[in-house]
Amino acid sequence: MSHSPSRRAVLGGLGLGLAACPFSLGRARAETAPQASALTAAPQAGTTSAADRIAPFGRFQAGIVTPRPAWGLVAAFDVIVDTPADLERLFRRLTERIAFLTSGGKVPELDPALPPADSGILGPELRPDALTVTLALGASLFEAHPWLSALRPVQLTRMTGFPNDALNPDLCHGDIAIQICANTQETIIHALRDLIKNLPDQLVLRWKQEGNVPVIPPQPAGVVESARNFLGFRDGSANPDSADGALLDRVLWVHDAAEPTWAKDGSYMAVRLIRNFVERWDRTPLAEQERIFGRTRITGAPLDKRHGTEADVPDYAADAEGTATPLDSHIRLANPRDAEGIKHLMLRRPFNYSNGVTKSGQLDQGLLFIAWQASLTDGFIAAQTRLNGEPLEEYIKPVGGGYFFALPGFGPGPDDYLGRQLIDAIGHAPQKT
Ligand SMILES: C=CC1=C(C)c2cc3[nH]c(cc4nc(cc5[nH]c(cc1n2)c(C)c5CCC(=O)O)C(CCC(=O)O)=C4C)c(C)c3C=C
Ligand SMILES: [Fe+2]
Repeated sequence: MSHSPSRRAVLGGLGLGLAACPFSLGRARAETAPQASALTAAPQAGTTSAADRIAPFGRFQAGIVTPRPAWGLVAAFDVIVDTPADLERLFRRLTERIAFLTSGGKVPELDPALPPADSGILGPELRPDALTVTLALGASLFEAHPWLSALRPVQLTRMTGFPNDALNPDLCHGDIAIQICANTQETIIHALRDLIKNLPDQLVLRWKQEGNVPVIPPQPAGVVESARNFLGFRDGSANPDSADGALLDRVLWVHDAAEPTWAKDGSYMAVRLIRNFVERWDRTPLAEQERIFGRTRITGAPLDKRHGTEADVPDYAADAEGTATPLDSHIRLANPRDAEGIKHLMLRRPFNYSNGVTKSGQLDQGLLFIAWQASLTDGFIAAQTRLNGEPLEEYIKPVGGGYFFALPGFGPGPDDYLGRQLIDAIGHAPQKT
C-alpha cells in the first residue's frame, strides 16, 4: 500500500479533459475514498458509475493516462483504403462513432424492416460508463501505401519475435489497433460491435483480446494498491509516478525531432498476448515465485524490504550480489535502476485474460500486456531484451501482439478528427513509388 494524491488531483495535474457534460466522472467518488495513482492502481469497487464520462478530446488520446479501467480489449484490424481520401473517411467515421459512444445518448429507433441501429446489449439509452477508445496505427499501413511511407513514425516496425516467443501469426500485427476500455465488459463489447457494424467496408477484424483488471474493495483515503495478475502478484507497483506530470510527459509522448511532425503527442504502444502456465506456477514453491519476480506475493514489497510496501524502492547498490533480490529476477532485469534507468521507463497498463481451455486441457489464461512510451526502442524493446532468458520464461509464453503508434489527440472543434495531423501531412510529404 502506498499513499498518493487523489484521482482528481492526478487528473487535474495532468491537464486531462474531464467532460463538461451532464455526467460526472465518478458520481460516488467524492463520498468514498479518493482513488489515488489512478493511472495504474486497481479500480475500486463503489467508485465508478455508468454515468462516468471521459471526454475523448484533448492534446493526447484518452485511454492512456485516464484512470485505470476495470475492462479493456485490443482489437487489431486490417483496413481497406486505397487513397488518402479513403483514410480520411475512415478516421472521420471512427471519430464520429467514438464521439457518440463516449458521450452516450439515445440509440436511434429505425424502421423495423431494417437492422437495428446497434446491438441492443446496453438497452435503448447508452451511458458512457467511462468508455475510452484509443486508435493506433501499425507499420503495415505505412508500408502498404506510397503516399504514407515517408510519414511512418521512425521506430514503428512490425514486431519481431524474441527468443521465448511462439508467435501465432493469426494473433499478430494489424494496420490499426483499437484499445477499448470501460467500467464494464458489456460496454467494451458494445463499442467493438458498433465499430464493426458501422465500418464494414473499411475494417477487417484480424484478432482481438479482452481482459480485466480485478476490482478491489474501497480503500481508506489515500491508500493505493496495484491489481493482481493471474500469477497472484501485484502488477503495476513500479510504474512511473502518475503524480509527476513532467515525468509522464517525457516517458509517454513523442516529441523527438527525428519523428515526423504530425506524430507529436502520439505514443508508441507495445501489445503482447502472454500466456501464463498457471498450473505449473501453482505447483511452484512460494519462495521460488517471489525470487522469480523479486517481490513478495502478499504485499508486493521488494525482497530487500520484505516487511515494507509495494511502494518501497529496492536498493540494488546495497545488494550487488543479488542476495536479497536475485540478479535475474523479473524486476531487476526489467529495470536495473542504474544511471540510465529513467531513459527506459514505460507506462504498463495490462489486463488479465481468461480464454477457456487449450487443446491439451490447460487453462488458457494470461496477460494482455500493454505498454505506452515515447520511444519503443528505449522502452519496451530495451526491457524485453534484458528480460530474455529470465526464470519467469518457464511459466510464460508470448503468443501474439504487435507494435502500434497511437495518434495524437483531437478536437473538440467540429472540424477536427482523429488522424487529422497525419492526413494534413500527406499533402506535403514526398511520395515513394
Ligand atoms: C518488456 C516488458 C515487460 C514484459 C513483457 C513484462 C511481462 C510480465 N510482467 C509480469 C509481472 C510483473 N512485472 C512487474 C514489474 C515490471 N515488469 C516490467 C516489464 C515487463 N513485464 C517492468 C519494467 C517492471 C517494473 C520493474 C521495476 O521498475 O522495478 C511486476 C512487479 C510489480 C510492478 O512493478 O509492476 C510483476 C508482478 C508478468 C506476469 C508478465 C508476463 C506475463
Ligand atoms: Fe513485468
